[in-house]
Amino acid sequence: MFIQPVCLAVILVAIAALLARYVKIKDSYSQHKVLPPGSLGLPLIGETIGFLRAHKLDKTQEWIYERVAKHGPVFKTSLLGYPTVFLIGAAGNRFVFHANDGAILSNQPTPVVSIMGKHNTFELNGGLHRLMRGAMSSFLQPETLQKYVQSMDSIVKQQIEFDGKESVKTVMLMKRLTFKVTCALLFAIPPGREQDLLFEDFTAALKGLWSLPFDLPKSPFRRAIRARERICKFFSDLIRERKNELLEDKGSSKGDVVSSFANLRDGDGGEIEEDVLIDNLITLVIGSHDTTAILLTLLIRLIARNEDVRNGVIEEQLAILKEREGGDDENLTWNDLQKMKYTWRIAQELMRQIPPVFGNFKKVVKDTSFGGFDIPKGWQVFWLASATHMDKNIFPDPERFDPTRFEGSSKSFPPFSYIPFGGGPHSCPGNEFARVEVLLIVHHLIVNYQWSEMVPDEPITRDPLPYPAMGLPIKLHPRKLGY
Ligand code: HEM
Repeated sequence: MFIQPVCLAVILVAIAALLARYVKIKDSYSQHKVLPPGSLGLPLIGETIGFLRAHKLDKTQEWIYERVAKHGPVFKTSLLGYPTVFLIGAAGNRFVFHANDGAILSNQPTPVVSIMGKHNTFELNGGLHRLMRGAMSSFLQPETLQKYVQSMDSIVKQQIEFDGKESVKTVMLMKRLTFKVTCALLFAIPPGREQDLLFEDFTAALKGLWSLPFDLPKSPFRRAIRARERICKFFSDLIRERKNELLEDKGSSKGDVVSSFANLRDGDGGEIEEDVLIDNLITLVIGSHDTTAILLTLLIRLIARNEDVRNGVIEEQLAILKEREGGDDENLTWNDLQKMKYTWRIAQELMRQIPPVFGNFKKVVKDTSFGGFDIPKGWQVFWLASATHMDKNIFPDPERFDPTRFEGSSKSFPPFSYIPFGGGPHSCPGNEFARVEVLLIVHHLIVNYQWSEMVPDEPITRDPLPYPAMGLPIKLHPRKLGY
């Protein structure tokens, strides 16, 4: 098959641009005295292929520790076209999250920026970041969440009825469920065809986030870009609708995130550009549903596999059912959730061993240094959750699954050593939302079903998030715990 001339031209232009950048970055090395040890690998490609292959096979930890053994905890490599420094350990995490002189900023790979938009929350800094994050956070903090619990509970109950199905694919189920919760609670988008189409578009967009950024026919990247176009149109219409409602003063509109964004003003009282609003709505959808769906999937796998965990969760949820007996509340309450301490400790220990977000790139925008090594402007740094999560000096016997580690507060660990929700100004604002959602879903699942894995020893693949490779099909056996 011949490559079409247009495609060839696109590839050649992309290679030329990468080469020019490589030469520029390479030139900058000579001005720096003490670069971190390590190999930059092949020109342009660096060590990208080996790193991505290891990631897909869930062997990134091994890939990294091979280099730590050779070079020490601060080493250089080259990934996705940029020299990249790995900083292993709590001090490295702190440095990346809190570079006080503004030397390190967020840096999403090209396809992520193309699909989530250049104003997505991760890419924003300073005043605009504070403004958009503040608007989101007001919906995600415990005071607000307490008001959501009952409606979130109703959505979850409806969604896990499964229409008599004997088996389900957990990954898809959890993605749909968390998407529906986000749509209903944060965006006031009711269930129906519009929500289903939006889910399909977000699924296509997510597939493109870590694809090669070549806009070629039928490529995941092109599909994702087309999906983004439809999502943008959808949100643009929704913002206009909410603005009109606000103008007509229809009871302060829906009181959802979109209305709040539509009403947002900058320091001078000016409206925020629509592009900025849309990119941040997209970040909120992607940030809220995929990560939580992974945590839920892995919890369901763990409960199926580990009898002690299963019994512990059942015991706790039974006790809650008993206490609720004869009460007036049809739905679970904020108070009930505070009693699910064991169930949340299981989730915390799971995120220690398999953090849904493994780590992330950040860009170096000013020459800086760490641990005696220079890190030049134009390079990337990578923060890594698992390096401290699996450090035996912080978590003794790290391979052992032991939820009692979280019996105190997770604040009892050294700062920046337990970081499933990141750290610093871009840390996750949705951690409490995730906790509430996870506890409600686990409660209703375990009260209404027993389940077992259909594929024994199904491996984890990272794409880049860690999912069971075949979507975790499970057999469902209905029951009514405690009734
Ligand atoms: C188990 C579930 C979740 C995990 C493990 C998780 C993890 C993370 C991590 C590690 C970051 C920081 C990324 C970085 O610095 O590169 C982050 C950021 C973010 N998360 Fe979450 N998240 C979860 C759930 C949620 C939920 C439920 C929401 C919203 C309802 C949410 C919204 C966001 C947003 C908007 C950001 C960007 C914050 C910023 O740039 O200021 N996340 N999340």
